[in-house]
Amino acid sequence: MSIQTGELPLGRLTQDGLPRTAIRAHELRKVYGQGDTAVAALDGVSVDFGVGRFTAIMGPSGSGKSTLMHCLAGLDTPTDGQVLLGETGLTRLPDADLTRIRRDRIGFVFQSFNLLPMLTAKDNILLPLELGGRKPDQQWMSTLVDVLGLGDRLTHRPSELSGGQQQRVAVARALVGRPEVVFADEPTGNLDSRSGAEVLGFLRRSVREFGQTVVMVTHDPLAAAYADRVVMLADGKLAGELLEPTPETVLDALRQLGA
Ligand SMILES: Nc1ncnc2c1ncn2[C@@H]1O[C@H](COP(=O)(O)OP(=O)(O)OP(=O)(O)O)[C@@H](O)[C@H]1O
Repeated sequence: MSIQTGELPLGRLTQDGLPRTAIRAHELRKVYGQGDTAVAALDGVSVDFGVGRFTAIMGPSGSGKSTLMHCLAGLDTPTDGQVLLGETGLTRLPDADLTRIRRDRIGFVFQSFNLLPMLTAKDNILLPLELGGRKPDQQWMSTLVDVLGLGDRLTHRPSELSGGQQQRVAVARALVGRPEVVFADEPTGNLDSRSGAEVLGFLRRSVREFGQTVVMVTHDPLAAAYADRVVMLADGKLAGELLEPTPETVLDALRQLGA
């Protein structure tokens, strides 16, 4: 069954029929430390993430996945290079502007849910909009609540919800403002396989049916196989990509990188 949501937030193609880019990294470098102890966590990474696409970032431990995601999301500042969110360059913006962009134009789903314990599920979902002084689109909110099966949980606090339910609240919070990009950082890392599959299935559905752009960091080939594309990192550099990945092709690619 497909859900009627009106217009997609952004078309996938430009007027010229080219794929649109939601967010782009250009020659990103991030060096931690100095002198002999300096580590290049990112060593010249250029990569585009298309509008309405679900991309997974994978690679061996220490390959730079979290650093790349943090730089893309304006949570960390690269040493060199640029990040463009739509037309907006993030790398030289003052902190206050970055905070606003993270709140209004980016959604986040974290491994540890990051819900506020004193707020109900509903208030957690609406918090980013409230902080930004924006009114929720009631129809979109009820679609999300329906699809995520949260209808009878909205008045509960996080401590009264299972891990899977908490993560579904976090997904609703990330999507309710129709952000340009949702970043998911190991979103199934704290979930059992059934709840994890539900969350991944919903992220994929948000891309296919609602035109959402999702970028997810994961270690799990099963999780990565929900994406349209897998971008591989090794030693802070791009090390290839897979389109229409399956758990087997992802596992093979990781083995070739020595993960
Ligand atoms: N704050 C920091 N200070 C110093 N070095 C850091 C810091 N953060 C990351 N690094 C180093 O940068 C490199 C990339 O780290 P990053 O966390 O981005 O990798 P990752 O692929 O996400 O790893 P994992 O899969 O283990 O989470 C590693 O060598 C790491 O030790």
